[in-house]
Amino acid sequence: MQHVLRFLGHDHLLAKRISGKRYQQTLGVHRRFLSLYYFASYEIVANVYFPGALGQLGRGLAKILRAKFGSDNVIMSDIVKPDLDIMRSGPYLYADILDREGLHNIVVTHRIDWLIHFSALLSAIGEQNLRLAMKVNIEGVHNILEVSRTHKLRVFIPSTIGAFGPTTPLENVQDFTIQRPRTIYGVAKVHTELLGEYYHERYGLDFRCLRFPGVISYETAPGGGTTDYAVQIFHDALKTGNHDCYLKPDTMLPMMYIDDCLRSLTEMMETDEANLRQRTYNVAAMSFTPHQLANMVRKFVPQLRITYNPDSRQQIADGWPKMFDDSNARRDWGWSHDYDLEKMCSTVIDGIRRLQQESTSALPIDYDVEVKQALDLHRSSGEPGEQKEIIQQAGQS
Ligand SMILES: NC(=O)C1=CN([C@@H]2O[C@H](COP(=O)(O)OP(=O)(O)OC[C@H]3O[C@@H](n4cnc5c(N)ncnc54)[C@H](O)[C@@H]3O)[C@@H](O)[C@H]2O)C=CC1
Ligand SMILES: CC(=O)[C@H](N)C(=O)O
Repeated sequence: MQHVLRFLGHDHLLAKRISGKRYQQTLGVHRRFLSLYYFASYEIVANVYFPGALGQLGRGLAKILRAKFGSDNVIMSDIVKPDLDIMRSGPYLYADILDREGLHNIVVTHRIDWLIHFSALLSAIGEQNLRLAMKVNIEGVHNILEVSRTHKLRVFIPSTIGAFGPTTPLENVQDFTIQRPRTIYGVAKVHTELLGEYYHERYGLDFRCLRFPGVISYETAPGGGTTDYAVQIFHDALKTGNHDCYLKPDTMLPMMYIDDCLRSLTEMMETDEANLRQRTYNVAAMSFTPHQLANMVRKFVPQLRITYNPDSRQQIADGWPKMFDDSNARRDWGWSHDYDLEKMCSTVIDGIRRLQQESTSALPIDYDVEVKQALDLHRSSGEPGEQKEIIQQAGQS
């Protein structure tokens, strides 16, 4: 049946679960009807590989993809030691994205269809580890694109609000505008967007990319970015009632709750290629300042006090968009966010309280201290051999 559908011009991934009986039923029908028929009747099934799976976004995505495709069809990998829950939840492999042969090996051995590439050094930690950030965020992406081209994968690599810079008109940032970032993280993301689009044009690679805002989660810690305060403030509010913010009170940035972020990813990955008028889209949900966030958190935790001590992350934030225009994503593949500021705050606070009651040790409560220590410790370093230590110190809970 897979061959029949492929012959008829349909994505072979869609064909994987069509039973013999349905094959008989569908053989006689017109091609157009057949397309409608199985789009309505079958779920996409793919073997997915995603490196960088143990960061802030990866664990949640693994849960979603494993629920969709089955645990064994989703291979998580990273360069850090996973906890037991991860080991028990499905396949996990050590894989350094700087090792291209190793990536080929995984893709071939596990018959991978989709590659979702999450490995990165984020904006703040990237500035402190320049050479390493260049390796991981640029050379690593070369490896991912080459492996994806060779094996004809559908590949997703996220971009970010950090792919813009101070010369971008920052108020209502469109998909196509000036991009002159001033961090190595941003430079590498622009490089990723352009190279992925080039591979698409030149080789037909099914490259897909979303520019995410700062992502807010409570079960996983951020890995050393400029937007991390918007996670830490919740833990501080509930633990000590004091948050010391490294950004000024009026620094507005686009943000998104993790469920929306991961849903935008899966929805874009499942979109029929014909609907994608471009390869890189902005996605947006809300924008707020630290002052506005603190006020909303106080609705749920009235005792929160906030002080402001801007550090080097302020300069990065000053060059980033205040608001994203994501109308193309909404038009082309129906993107729509679910969480606004109030819903996000109430969900995060309820979630942390629930975890506290379950007295889990998985809370990333003091991660910001760990990130700061990692930044200090590795300010003048950045050799690849030191990477695992840097990554582990910078937010793995
Ligand atoms: N978290 C956010 O707010 C946003 C994230 N993104 C993008 O989403 C992706 C995932 O982000 P997060 O999960 O937040 O990042 P993270 O920093 O939490 O996790 C990155 C992971 O990459 C792994 N890694 C680093 N070097 C590696 C190597 N050489 N080989 C294999 N793995 C390696 C790390 O161990 C870590 O688990 C990144 O590309 C990031 O740029 C984009 C916009 C916002
Ligand atoms: C917005 C991002 O890409 C990330 N959270 C960072 O702050 O570096």
